[in-house]
Amino acid sequence: MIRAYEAEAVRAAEAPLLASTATDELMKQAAFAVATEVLRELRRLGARRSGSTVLLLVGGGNNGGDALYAGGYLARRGLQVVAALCTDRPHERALAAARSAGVHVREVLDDAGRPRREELAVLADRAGVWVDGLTGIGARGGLREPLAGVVAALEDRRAAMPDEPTVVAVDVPSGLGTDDGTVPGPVLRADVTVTMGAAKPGLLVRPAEALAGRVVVVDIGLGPHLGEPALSRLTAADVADLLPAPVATDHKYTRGVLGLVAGSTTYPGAAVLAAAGALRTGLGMVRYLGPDAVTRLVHERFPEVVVGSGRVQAWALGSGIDPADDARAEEVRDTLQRALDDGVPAVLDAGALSLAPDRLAPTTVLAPHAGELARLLSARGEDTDRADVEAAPLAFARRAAARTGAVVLLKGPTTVVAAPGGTVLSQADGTPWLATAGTGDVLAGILGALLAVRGEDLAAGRDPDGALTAELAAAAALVHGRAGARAAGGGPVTALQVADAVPGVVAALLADR
Ligand SMILES: NC(=O)C1=CN([C@@H]2O[C@H](COP(=O)(O)OP(=O)(O)OC[C@H]3O[C@@H](n4cnc5c(N)ncnc54)[C@H](OP(=O)(O)O)[C@@H]3O)[C@@H](O)[C@H]2O)[C@@H](O)CC1
Ligand SMILES: Nc1ncnc2c1ncn2[C@@H]1O[C@H](COP(=O)(O)OP(=O)(O)O)[C@@H](O)[C@H]1O
Ligand SMILES: [K+]
Repeated sequence: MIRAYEAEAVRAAEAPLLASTATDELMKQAAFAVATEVLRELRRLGARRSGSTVLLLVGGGNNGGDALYAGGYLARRGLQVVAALCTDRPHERALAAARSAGVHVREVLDDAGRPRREELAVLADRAGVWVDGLTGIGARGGLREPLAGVVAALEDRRAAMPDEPTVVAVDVPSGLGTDDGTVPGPVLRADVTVTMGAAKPGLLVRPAEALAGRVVVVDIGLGPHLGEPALSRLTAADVADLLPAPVATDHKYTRGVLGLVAGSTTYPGAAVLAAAGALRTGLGMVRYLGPDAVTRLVHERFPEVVVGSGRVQAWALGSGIDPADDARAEEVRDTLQRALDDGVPAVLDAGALSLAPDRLAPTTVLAPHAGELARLLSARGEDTDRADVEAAPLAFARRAAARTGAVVLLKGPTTVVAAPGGTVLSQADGTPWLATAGTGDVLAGILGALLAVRGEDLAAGRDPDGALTAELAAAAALVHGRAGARAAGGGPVTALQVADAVPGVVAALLADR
C-alpha cells in the first residue's frame, strides 16, 4: 500500500524528529536523496549530459535548503552546480554549505524583486538537470510572484530548448496542489519527484499527478509518527489479498452470486460486457434480469448465465440502461431499494446513477465518470460541470461520497475512490487505450463480482464506513487497468478483450501472493 499524507500531517510527524536530531540533519538526509536521484538521472541520460551543469532553483524556505545541500553534495562529486537564488532570504546554513562545496551562486531577482528572465534563460539553457527547490509543502495556494514568473520563464525556455533538461523536483513540483491534487496556477513540471517522508495526495491524483513524473519516496524516519493516511494506493500484493481464490470446500453458492440488471434493446451489448467482466473475475454465478432480446444475446456469449431472480450477494445495476425507459427504470429502482433494505452491496453504473435515491449505503458503489458525477451532484442542488470535476477529482469524489453516503468510484485516467467514512484511494493502473466504449461496463462487472464474492463481509451493516467496499472498488480498478494494459499491449483494445484479459491478471496477482 502506498500511503499519502497531507502537508500538516507531515509537518506534525517531522516535529519530534526535528527536536531530537542535529541541526538540519533531516534536511541533509532529504538533500542526499535528491543528489542521489540527480546522479541516477545523469547516468541514465549517458555521456550526452555528463559534462553538463546542474541548476538549483532556490526558494526562500526549507525546500530551497534541501536543494542547496543537494547541490553541495553534487559539487563535491565534481559536478558543475549553479544555484539560482529566486529569493532574497535563502536558507543561510544551506547556502553557506553549498558555497563552501563549490556551488556557484547567482541572484536572479532584480532590485525590485522581479525575475531577470534573460539571466535565468542563460542558466537554464546551460543545465542538463534542473533541481526544483522553489517551494515544497510550506507553499499556500498557487505560486505568487516572483516565483510564478520564474516558473513561467523556465517553462517558456524548456519549450524552446532542442534538448529538454531533466527536472528533479524536491518534495513536490513547485506550485502543485500538494493536498488536493489541483493545479492552481503555474507549476514546474517534473520528470522525477523526490518526496520526503511519505507520498503526498497531490502526487497520486490528477491533474497534479501528471506533472510529478516518477515519484521516489525517501524514508527520513517519519513512519512511527504518521497516523492514518489521507489517501492510499493499492499495490498488486494488496489486491491479491482481496481477491477471490476458491478453496476446496467451495461450491457455486458459497463463492457468491451477482445479480445483473444491465443492457436494453438500445444498448444490448452493455449486458454482455458487464457479464463478461463478472464471469472473468471469478464468482459462483451471474443471474441476469433483462429483456428477452438482450437475454438471448447474453446467452449466445455466456450460456452459463442464469436468467431470473433469486438470492444474490451483490447487484450490478445500470450499465446500458436508459433512465427514460420507464419499465427498466422502475426495475432498477425497485431492485436497488430491496438491496438497500436488505443490506446487499451494489454497484451503480451509467443509467442507475440518475435513478439512485438521495441517500445510499456505504456498501453501495456509485461508478460515474466525471460528466456523470457532475450530473449526480447537479441533481442534488450543486452547480457543477464536467470541467469542474476534472479539475478537482479528489474533492468531488469526497463530496459525492459525503453527500450520498455511498462509496464513489470516479473513473478517469486515474480512478479516485472515496468512502463516506473518509477512506480515499487512487489507482492509475490502466492505459489511455481504455478510453473506448464499453470498458466501463466491464469494470462494473469486475466490481460486481468482487462485491458478490466478499458479500458475507459486506452484508447488512458489516462495513459501516465503506472502507472495505472502497478497497474492493480500488481493487476492481487495478484489475481492470491491468487487464486493459495487458490486452492492449501498446495498441488498440476493445471492451470484450479487456474482460478476456482479466483471468490472466487475476492468476498473475494470485501467483505472486
Ligand atoms: N523542516 C525540515 O527540517 C525539513 C524540511 N523539508 C523540506 O522543507 C520543505 C518545507 O519547507 P518550509 O516549511 O520552509 O516551506 P517551503 O515549502 O520551502 O515554502 C516556504 C517558502 O515558499 C514561499 N511561499 C509560500 N507560499 C508561496 C506561494 N503561494 N507562492 C510563492 N511562494 C510561496 C514562502 O515565502 P513567504 O510566504 O515566507 O514569503 C517561503 O519562502 C519541505 O517541502 C521539504 O522540502 C524536508 O527536507 C525534511 C526536513
Ligand atoms: N485516458 C484514460 N486512461 C486510462 N483509463 C481510462 C482513460 N479513459 C478512460 N479510462 C477508463 O476506461 C473506463 C471508461 O469507462 P466509461 O467512461 O464508463 O465508459 P463506457 O461508458 O463507454 O463503458 C473507466 O474504467 C476509465 O477509468
Ligand atoms: K519543489
